[in-house]
Amino acid sequence: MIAVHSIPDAFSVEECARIVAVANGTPAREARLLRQARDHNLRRAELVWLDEVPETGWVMDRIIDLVRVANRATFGFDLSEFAESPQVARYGAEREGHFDWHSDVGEGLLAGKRKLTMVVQLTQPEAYEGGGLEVQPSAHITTADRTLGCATLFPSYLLHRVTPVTDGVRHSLTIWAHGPAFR
Ligand SMILES: O=C(O)CCC(=O)C(=O)O
Ligand SMILES: [Fe+2]
Repeated sequence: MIAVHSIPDAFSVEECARIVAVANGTPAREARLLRQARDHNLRRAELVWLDEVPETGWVMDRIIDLVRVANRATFGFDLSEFAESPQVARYGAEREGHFDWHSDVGEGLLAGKRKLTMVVQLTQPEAYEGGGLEVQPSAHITTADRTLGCATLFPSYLLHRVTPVTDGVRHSLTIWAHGPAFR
C-alpha cells in the first residue's frame, strides 16, 4: 500500500478560487479540537463547514469521485460513508496558523470511524510561506505536494501536521471517509 497518495489537478484553479471565495464569504469559526476543547498551541486556524453553505454540493460530488477512485486503486479500505462535512481551513501568518502533529482518528462517535483523510491545496504555493502539510507514514516524513488543486490522501490514523504559516495565507479543504473498524 502506498501510504500517501496524491492526485494532481483534483480541482481546477477556478474551482479552488470558488471554494475559497465561498469560505471567505461565510462567517468562520475558530478551530475546535476533540470534545470542543480549544488549544491554540495545537491548532490555530479558522474553519468553514461546507454543509452549512448553500450551492456547494458540486464540491461533495467531486470528493466522492476522487475518493472512490483513489481508494479502489491505492488503499482498498472498506469505506461506507462521508459522515462529516467537508471543512475549509484558513491558516494565516498574522497568528502563525498551524496544526501540530496529530492523528485524525479520535474518540468521538464520528472521529472514531475516520479511515481515509483527503486534503486539497486551495492556495497558490507562492502566496504563502510555511504551511507545509507533513505526513509521517514511517520514520520518514512525507511533505504533501503544495501545487494548487492537488489532493493528498492518507490513512486517517497516520500522524500529520501543518507547519506554521509565516507569510501570507493558506487555505485547504479537508474531508474524511468513514467505515467499519480495521480488522
Ligand atoms: O489543512 C491541512 O492541510 C490539514 C488539516 C488537518 O489535518 C485536519 O483538519 O485534520
Ligand atoms: Fe488532520
